[in-house]
Amino acid sequence: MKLTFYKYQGTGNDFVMIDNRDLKISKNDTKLVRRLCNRKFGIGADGLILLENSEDPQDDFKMVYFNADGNESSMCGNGGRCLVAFARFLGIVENKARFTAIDGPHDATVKDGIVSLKMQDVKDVSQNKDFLFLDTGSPHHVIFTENIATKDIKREGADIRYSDRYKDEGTNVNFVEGISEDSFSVRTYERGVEDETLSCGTGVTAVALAAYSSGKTNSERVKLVTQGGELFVDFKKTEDGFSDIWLSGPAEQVFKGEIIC
Ligand SMILES: N[C@@H](CCC[C@H](N)C(=O)O)C(=O)O
Repeated sequence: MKLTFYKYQGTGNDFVMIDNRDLKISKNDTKLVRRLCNRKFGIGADGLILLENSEDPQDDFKMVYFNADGNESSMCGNGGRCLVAFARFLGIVENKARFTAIDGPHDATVKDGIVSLKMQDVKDVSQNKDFLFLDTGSPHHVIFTENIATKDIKREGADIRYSDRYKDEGTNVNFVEGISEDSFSVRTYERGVEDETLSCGTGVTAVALAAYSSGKTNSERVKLVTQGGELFVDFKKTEDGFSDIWLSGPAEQVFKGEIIC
């Protein structure tokens, strides 16, 4: 079978996108997803996203996300932003969208090439001596440190991801360095890619909330500088956590193709 696909990237976090409204791709085909994401034997991407019809009549579409290892995973922030750009390209939405992902419903807007995605509220931020841990749709271990430019993110990230603390479920790991009062540089090791990616949307969201929780910023708008570009996270601190969390940045179509599978 010949499969039409699109390739998108959001600050260098890259995804294969498939319009699966006709359900031609099975969610259980781990081998196929892994091959399509493989950079030598397939198209190459950090993850693959199926755009499907949603069961919820309030939605414009549904997001089904897989990591490059072929497994369906938790929420992908950059992937969600790219999917909104894809839905706009397909003519499903214009400048506003609502869709359901594995962690629930999301609103999104598009303006001047910037896709903003509303994330789920976050209640629990666990603060430990050397790190913070929180779930922004996906689990994130956040370490504020120095000299992140010279770190071996793959090795240091894998040590934490496979440590006894996270056991089989694993975690994503973010290494963060302050730039100014309201901006931070971030490098992320991603679970399911098992390597550093150029950017992680749920990761920078976690970093912004972790920075606020630990008093490293007083701003409810934080700029995050990733290896692949800049993202912004806006939020409101509430009595019991964070709400109105918006992740914003560019999301672009890179190419369209056909692959035999
Ligand atoms: N790149 C993503 C995160 C994708 C999920 C992650 N790899 C996991 O399995 O937890 C993002 O932009 O949020």
